[in-house]
Amino acid sequence: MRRKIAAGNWKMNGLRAQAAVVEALAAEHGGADCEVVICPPAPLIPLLAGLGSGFAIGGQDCHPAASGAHTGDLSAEMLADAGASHVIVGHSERRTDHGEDDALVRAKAEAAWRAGLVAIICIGETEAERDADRTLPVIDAQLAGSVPDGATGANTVIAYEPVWAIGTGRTPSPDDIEHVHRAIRAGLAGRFGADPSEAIRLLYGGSVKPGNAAEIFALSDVDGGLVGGASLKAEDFGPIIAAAAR
Ligand SMILES: O=C[C@H](O)COP(=O)(O)O
Repeated sequence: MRRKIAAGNWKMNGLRAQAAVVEALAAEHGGADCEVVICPPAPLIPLLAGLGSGFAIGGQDCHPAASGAHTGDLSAEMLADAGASHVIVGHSERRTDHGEDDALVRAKAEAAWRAGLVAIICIGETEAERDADRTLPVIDAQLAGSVPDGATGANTVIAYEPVWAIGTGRTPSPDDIEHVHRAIRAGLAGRFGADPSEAIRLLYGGSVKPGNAAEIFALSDVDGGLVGGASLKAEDFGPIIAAAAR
């Protein structure tokens, strides 16, 4: 039985005062029967990790190298040292804004493992790819290219985020989400074996809200969500945590 995850990706939002959201969530949902992962902007990691909320804290990106002349970048080791246990890699905003390709995402996931972090590896098709009926081939190629050999349920979470659903208020139909998640699971099983692949949690991301989280999280092969905008407010993310804990 895979434990569900409610993961919040704050993206480039939040100053120190945003810690009050985590305190409010911990007060109401601290004992929820699911994993909660909060991925704030990196400067907030030590503050949030020090709250004693019981929630895991994650970074939003890392460099493949442990250290070196890479101005502005952060290594996985630095994130771990700051108090993170997880890191998102390959988010579509990184792939688009910073030209990250599958090979780089794979190297970042390996860096996360090297530092003892869980890699939350993001994949997902664009609207044009969906319209061209290429969702599954695109997903297969991203899985093959971005997920390193050695992925296990302990070191890897896969987040399926259709690019066209991120921040738009649009989501695929439940059938479509289930269809893609089944295909991801089958792809992982083909590569890593049935039992190991069963242990890898698959999150859905893209306009998850309090009103749709329970329905989405109940779908087969959906093990929770990677939530952007709705993770910024306790009144929105609280019900999403509750949906993951059902
Ligand atoms: O990482 C989170 C996703 O990009 C989803 O963002 P969203 O919930 O604002 O659509």
